[in-house]
Amino acid sequence: MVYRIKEIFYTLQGEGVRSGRPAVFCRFALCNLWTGRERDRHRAVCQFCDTDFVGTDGPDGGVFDTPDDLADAVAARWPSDAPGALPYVVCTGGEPLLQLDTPAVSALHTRGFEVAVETNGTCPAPAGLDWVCVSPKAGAPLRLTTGDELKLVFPQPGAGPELFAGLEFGHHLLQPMDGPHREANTRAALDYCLAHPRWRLSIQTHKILGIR
Ligand SMILES: C[S@@+](CC[C@H](N)C(=O)[O-])C[C@H]1O[C@@H](n2cnc3c(N)ncnc32)[C@H](O)[C@@H]1O
Ligand SMILES: Nc1nc2[nH]cc(C(=O)O)c2c(=O)[nH]1
Ligand code: SF4
Ligand SMILES: [Mg+2]
Repeated sequence: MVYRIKEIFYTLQGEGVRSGRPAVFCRFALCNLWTGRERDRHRAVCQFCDTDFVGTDGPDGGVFDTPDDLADAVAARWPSDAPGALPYVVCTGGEPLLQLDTPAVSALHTRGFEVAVETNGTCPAPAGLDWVCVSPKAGAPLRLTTGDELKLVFPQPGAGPELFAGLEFGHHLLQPMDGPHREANTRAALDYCLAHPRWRLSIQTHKILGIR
């Protein structure tokens, strides 16, 4: 398996219940719900994506020929002198589960990493993941119906929270849809959480902080 990676960078997890935790982000190129090209956005299954995942030209991106090559590139971004910290990698994209396989997860584990994924939930997950965040998309089949957190972008016509409230996840979160209506979406999401307290709010804190 060859791994096509847009970029690898070290930052704080900005979203979800692990928000604030230092992590290496490994952004996989390619998604099954959008080509990533602006001219295709209007006919994509997922039309609100806030991310450039096209190509392998970002910082520390590239085509990695083996699981060890990929894991070495991730490990190189973790601070070298970090006593007491468990190395943490968040595999995102694009859709990471199009490419992330058991050998890659094992190679990351061998280097001491706890391995998280951010996924749209349409693909099966390799064994051994330590944290699975599923973010369902309207119009896309949901195959991962359990996990650590379900982080629903809100609002999405055809993918209301009531469809997912009963699924077995450790946490249920609403994340306001960024874009031209971010403020109204944030108000609507927080009102929904107040009225339905099994949901909590996930704010994209990295955008407020001005970090990646
Ligand atoms: C860019 S996606 C990559 C991972 C995977 N393809 C997915 O959709 O979960 C990372 C996270 O950003 C969220 N996201 C994407 N566009 C967003 C937007 N406009 N507003 C809020 N969250 C967004 C996704 O739902 C997902 O939780
Ligand atoms: N800081 C930071 N946190 C994030 N959490 C999920 C992200 C993603 O794009 O998957 C993301 C991201 O791109 N940056
Ligand atoms: S599924 Fe994820 S990566 Fe793909 S277009 Fe939607 S938000 Fe972006
Ligand atoms: Mg992002």
